[in-house]
Amino acid sequence: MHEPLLVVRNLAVVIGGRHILHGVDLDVAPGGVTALLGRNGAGKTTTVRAVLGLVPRTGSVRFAGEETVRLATHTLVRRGIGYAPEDRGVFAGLTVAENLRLAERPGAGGPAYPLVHELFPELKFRAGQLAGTLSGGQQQMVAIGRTLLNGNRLVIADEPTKGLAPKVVTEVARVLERAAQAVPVLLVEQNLALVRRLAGHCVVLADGRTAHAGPAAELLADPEASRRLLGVGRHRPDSAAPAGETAAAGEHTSGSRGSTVPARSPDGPPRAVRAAGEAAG
Ligand SMILES: Nc1ncnc2c1ncn2[C@@H]1O[C@H](COP(=O)(O)OP(=O)(O)OP(=O)(O)O)[C@@H](O)[C@H]1O
Repeated sequence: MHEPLLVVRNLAVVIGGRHILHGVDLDVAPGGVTALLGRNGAGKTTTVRAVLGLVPRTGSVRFAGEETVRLATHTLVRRGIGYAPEDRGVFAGLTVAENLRLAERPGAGGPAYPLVHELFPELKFRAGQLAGTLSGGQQQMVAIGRTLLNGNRLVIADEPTKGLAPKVVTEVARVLERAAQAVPVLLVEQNLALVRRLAGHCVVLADGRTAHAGPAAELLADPEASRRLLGVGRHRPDSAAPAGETAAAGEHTSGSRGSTVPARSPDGPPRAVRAAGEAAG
């Protein structure tokens, strides 16, 4: 791999006295898709939120050669990181066009609407539609489209296919594939068929630590390692199958195997901070 775009070392997060991350190391390649994998509760979303400064963190986060671990989220975002959060962070009461307009940042050479509309023609047709009336896949397009508006140098997408029907997963996969040709993507994903199709490298977390890093194809071709690290019961080497088809067969990372990390507190903050989703667009 060339010099990584994002280099995370010994990232630790403590929330309410609970150690959520204990030392995550993560390199994001300067091109294509890097996948962040792990069972439920392994710490993937917390890692992404820590990189973005949305939770208190220690360690080192170097982005494009600059140490950013002490930077506020808005400053970091202006350095060129787009974020599509797990809950999509779309404003239901605003139109598609208004959602996109909110994400515009001045001084980035103007918003890249031609790119966004080329990748997602539907967002152009549906410009006047309230985002709350869009399907899950269409809302995901708004979330990803927003990250591509401002010439960002890195896009972080947190489980963009979660809860989507297999056909829509295939659509989102195509979109991510094309987006990754324009900008490097850090993809949090449990759909391993999608990972096999899109990702060059992967990093696997377990219990708040990095458990593995290397070429995604290598890990997914190793049934024993896939089972141990991802809890995949069986391995289907049908890499040529469209992501949606294999996704329909249920090739997903399994749940946690009794993590020592305590469960999220019911009164904890919401997973995605809406304002940050907006700011990070
Ligand atoms: N604000 C919080 N307060 C307390 N515990 C939290 C908080 N956020 C996350 N956790 C806990 O930290 C652990 C890691 O959560 P995280 O959401 O990062 O995992 P994940 O790998 O993204 O999981 P999933 O795949 O299920 O989305 C979990 O045990 C979770 O309950």
